[in-house]
Amino acid sequence: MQVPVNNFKKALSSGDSQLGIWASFADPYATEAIATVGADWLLIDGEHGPNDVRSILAQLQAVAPYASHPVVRVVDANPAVIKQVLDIGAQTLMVPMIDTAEQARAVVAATRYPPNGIRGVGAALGRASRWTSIPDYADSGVKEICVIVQVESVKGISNIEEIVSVDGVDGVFFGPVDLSASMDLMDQPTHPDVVKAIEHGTSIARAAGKAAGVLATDVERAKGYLAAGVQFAAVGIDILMLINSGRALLRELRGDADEKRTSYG
Ligand SMILES: O=C(O)C(=O)C[C@H](O)[C@@H](O)CO
Repeated sequence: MQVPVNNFKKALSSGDSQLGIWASFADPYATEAIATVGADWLLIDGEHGPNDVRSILAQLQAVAPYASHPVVRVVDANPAVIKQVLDIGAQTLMVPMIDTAEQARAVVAATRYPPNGIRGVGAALGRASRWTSIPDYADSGVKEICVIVQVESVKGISNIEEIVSVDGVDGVFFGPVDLSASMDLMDQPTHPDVVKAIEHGTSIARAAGKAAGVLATDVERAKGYLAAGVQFAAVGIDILMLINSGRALLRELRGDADEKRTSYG
């Protein structure tokens, strides 16, 4: 058996755009439903979604038959968590809150076996190697791993050139919600200064030959970012799509007020 080709990584390295949907329910049934929508990728959110290794595993298994590529956002850069998530067969990782090249290098090292990194060797016991059915996993499997670091602070933006030049970082994903907070613009992820910082980061990433991604749930904002060189955009969050359409329905039928709510880009 051969390691599955990481079509998301392939698309990013060939410059193709990839649209994604955020899966926040931490539930395989909901995430499988999202996988049928036709997005190029979906995000299994282990940072803000109530996920653990088992729930991430169940979602990876649920979406395996579909073309939508699962990106797993881990809770943080802890190498022990990265090891577990890789061992259950995640191929693309998104790691939040990366502010420096040193942190980015540590993330890459956690995804590589010695002597190139520090990942513990145990995939034979895991889904990653399909329990040894992929005999050369240590070599071919690692080649299919895609490392996305999240830059979402003023510090991260100021270090963007060094971060994107780290070998093994395939792409950078800008988090407008956290970045707006870091810029003292809480709840204003589409503020012009936030957009400007993300477009600046995008041009630096692309110039370094790395992919740039962003969360943009407003359609016009998403189009703006794609026109500015963003390659992979998350354009919808499942839980927000559900509650927003529920609220819109009640507004229409009952005339409920359209209250101002937190925006998520
Ligand atoms: O800062 C951001 O934007 C993100 O990282 C995405 C958020 O975490 C997402 O969960 C929406 O709030």
